[in-house]
Parts: sequence; C-alpha cells; structure tokens
Amino acid sequence: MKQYLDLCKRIVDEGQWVNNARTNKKCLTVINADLTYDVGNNQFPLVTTRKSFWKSAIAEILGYLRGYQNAADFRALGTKTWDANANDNQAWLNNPNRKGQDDMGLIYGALGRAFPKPSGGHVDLLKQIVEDLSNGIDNRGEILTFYHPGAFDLGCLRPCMYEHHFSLLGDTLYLNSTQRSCDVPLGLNFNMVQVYVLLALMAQITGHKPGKAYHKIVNAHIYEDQLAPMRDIQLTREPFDPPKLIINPEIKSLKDIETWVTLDDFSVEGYQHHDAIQYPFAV
Ligand SMILES: Nc1nc(=O)c2c([nH]1)NC[C@@H]1CN(c3ccc(C(=O)N[C@@H](CCC(=O)O)C(=O)O)cc3)CN21
Ligand SMILES: O=c1ccn([C@H]2C[C@H](O)[C@@H](COP(=O)(O)O)O2)c(=O)[nH]1
Repeated sequence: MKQYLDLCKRIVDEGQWVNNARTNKKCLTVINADLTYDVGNNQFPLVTTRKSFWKSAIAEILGYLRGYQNAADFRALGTKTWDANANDNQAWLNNPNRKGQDDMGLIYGALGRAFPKPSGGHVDLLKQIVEDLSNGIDNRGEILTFYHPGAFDLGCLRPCMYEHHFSLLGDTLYLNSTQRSCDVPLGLNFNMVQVYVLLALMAQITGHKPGKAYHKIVNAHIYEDQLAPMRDIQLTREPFDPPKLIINPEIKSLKDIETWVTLDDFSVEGYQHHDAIQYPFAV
C-alpha cells in the first residue's frame, strides 16, 4: 500500500502534463515505477485508502487466462470493466474488424492462448508455461505475452500489462510483469491484485511455493479529471493494515481455471478500507 501511495504522491509532486490523443485528455505522467509484492508471505497489495472492488480485478485476470474476447463473457464472470472499451470508443466502433456488440477483438488472452506463428498455426503460450513449470522446467523464456504489434488494429485496446515472465528458483516461483501504460487511480488498483493473484494461482496449479512478484510500470499517469480526488481526498487518508487473500486450494490445474473457477473461490479476510471514490474513466 505504501508503494502505491508513494507512486501517487510522486506523480502529483513531480509529474509532467502530457496530452493523450486517444482519450483527448491530459495526463500527469511519470516514467518508470517498480512495485514488489511478497506473495509467499501473503502480503496482499489491496488499496485501503478507498474501497477497492477486488473481485472485479480477479474476474478480469480470469477472463484473460481463459482467452475471453467479449465483454459479455467478462460480465458473466463478474465484471463490467470492459463494457466501455468494447462498446463506447468511437475508433473501435468505426473499426471494420469489430464483430458487433461487446466484441473486444484480439486482445490479452485471445492472443496469449493462441499466439499466431509466422509459419502458420498458433501457440498456446500459457499451456506451454504451465506444462514446463509443472515439470520443474524453467527454460529462461517462460513468457506469457499479449503483445503483437501486427494485431493492434484487430482489438479495442493494446494490452497494458502486456507480459508476464515466470521463473523457478528451486521450488519457488517468481513473476516479473511489465506494464506499458498505467491509469494509477483506476487501473493500478486492479493491476496490483492481478499480478499478485497470477503468481499465487500459477504457483498453486504447478505445485510450487509462490515467491515475489515484480511489477514494472513504464508510463504511470493520473488523468486530469482524476487529479483533484486523488490529491485532495485519497492522498489525505491514512492506510489500514493489509488484508489477506484466500484462494480455494481445490484449484489444481489450468483446466480448473478454464472450467469451474468463479469469484466464489476467492475471499479476502480483514479488509478495512476508507469510503469508495468514483474516479472518472477515460474511454
Ligand atoms: N482509462 C482506462 N483505465 C483503465 O484502468 C482501463 C482502461 N481504460 N481500459 C481497459 C481496462 C478496464 N479497466 C477498468 C475499467 C473500469 C474500472 C472501474 O470502473 N473501477 C471502479 C469500479 C469497479 C467495479 O465496480 O467493479 C473502481 O472504483 O475501481 C477499473 C478498471 C482497467 N483498464
Ligand atoms: O489493465 C489495465 C488496462 C488499462 N489501463 C489503462 C492505462 C491507460 O490509461 C489506458 C489505456 O490507454 P492506452 O492509450 O492504450 O495507453 O488504460 C490500466 O491502467 N490497466
């Protein structure tokens, strides 16, 4: 939580204004931030200086792992967070590759679970990584990437957290996640939870202990209409002690994640938080 608040403060104190053409909004921006989550010791990085809708964040990462590419599938899992990008962005609505209501196109897991090969066909990157790690193999390239410049015009948004690199040291699993662009008041609130849950789940289904997750952010920003609530409300609040995340131990395989896991398989213990803040969302 302290790392999150430090980054928010740094943006407010040292950020530079940058015009963003896609959203037509200005963003107060810093370059580079490195956050670390101690998954092995259950230091769940949930924001306490406002109410965090952590279930929504977990629904997003489950949808990515399943390769979903439709906002209706994300809603069925328990989050409406992709509705606006799928249905309200004019550039995407005008894109001839959009297949209709709720289509998000070729993004995140839709790419990572079926990454096109130059020679034809696809690779399921996640399945390969799970197989390797389950067999104790780290080939120094256990990389789940969602980044394909040739597919940018086929999806509603380029992936923000675009790469997750897993590493084994003995029986401990580590994760390095990279994010190119970060909406700190809204997106990061979710992304911290997602990096944490991704390592915890992957360790659980491949039979390893979770170690640390390292989260690299390149462009970290606060949109102009989010600045006042961040500076004048959220940053004036004292954080509470972090809660604990509990994951159903019956989740044992990638197939389990693909077939029966729901948000009921996750719970948070001891979550004390300040009141919700509704931050504006830039589509
Ligand atoms: N501008 C922008 N920021 C983002 O963080 C973002 C995007 N776009 N587009 C793609 C996804 C969608 N994400 C979202 C979208 C909405 C919320 C949101 O409205 N959160 C509210 C309520 C969530 C709920 O009730 O489930 C919040 O208070 O956190 C969060 C992340 C993260 N990503
Ligand atoms: O997981 C996510 C997904 C998206 N974001 C934010 C970061 C930016 O504010 C927008 C994406 O806009 P681009 O113009 O494509 O950079 O969404 C996030 O923080 N986390």
